[in-house]
Amino acid sequence: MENLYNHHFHISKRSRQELHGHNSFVLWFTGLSGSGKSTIANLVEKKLHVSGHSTYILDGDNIRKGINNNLDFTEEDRKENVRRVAEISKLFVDAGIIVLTSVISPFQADRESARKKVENNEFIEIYIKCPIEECEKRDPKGLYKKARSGLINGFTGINSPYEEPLNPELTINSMKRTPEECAEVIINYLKDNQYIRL
Ligand SMILES: Nc1ncnc2c1ncn2[C@@H]1O[C@H](COP(=O)(O)OS(=O)(=O)O)[C@@H](OP(=O)(O)O)[C@H]1O
Ligand SMILES: Nc1ncnc2c1ncn2[C@@H]1O[C@H](COP(=O)(O)OP(=O)(O)O)[C@@H](O)[C@H]1O
Repeated sequence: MENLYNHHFHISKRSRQELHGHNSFVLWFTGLSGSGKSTIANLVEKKLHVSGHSTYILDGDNIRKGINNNLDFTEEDRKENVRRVAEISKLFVDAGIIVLTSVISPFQADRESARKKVENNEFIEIYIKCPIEECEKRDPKGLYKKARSGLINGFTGINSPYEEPLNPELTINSMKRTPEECAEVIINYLKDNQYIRL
């Protein structure tokens, strides 16, 4: 960090937000594989997009094929994965864009660090809660089956930990609601807390 300077540019985050016509913030989805993070983030993004909001989804699977393609699923690599997703989120918020992250982000400390990278009201942690038995029943990518048969080492919830969020802004049980209803809970939260005007 020595010999590095902070450059200040003429166009601020506020002026970029004004150009987009809305606030920018992070919707941080966390939960087990198969809990519904991507499905729900996708629906929320659609609702925001059609109502004139600039959005972007950072999805674990996609990010791991690109910028994070040197990372595995060890604890250390998961931490680095989440750190980079948090740094990218911060850039998107600075660019005036609403970012939706869909990463398991299994460790409380890493989610807390992600939160601290942006301003107080710019981080909305959304825990998509779903019992592992249900995730395993859904198994949309067949990964639980592979993990049970020993083809994947250190699979979250089976032989790699998932720490439940301690104080998320929202906990949504995806077993008790349809994906559409889950997305609606999030949109209502954003409206009720003046993040968006619809
Ligand atoms: N070992 C292991 N454990 C968990 N998940 C695995 C694993 N190997 C591959 N996958 C697939 O990678 C997706 C999770 O990547 P993430 O970047 O979200 O994980 S993490 O936050 O770094 O823990 C995850 O996506 P989701 O199912 O959308 O959560 C899986 O498709
Ligand atoms: N209420 C719900 N919310 C989200 N997904 C649900 C819900 N009920 C059933 N599902 C199904 O569960 C699976 C969730 O997969 P996905 O969204 O990829 O989860 P994740 O991104 O957390 O791994 C999908 O097949 C989806 O259709």
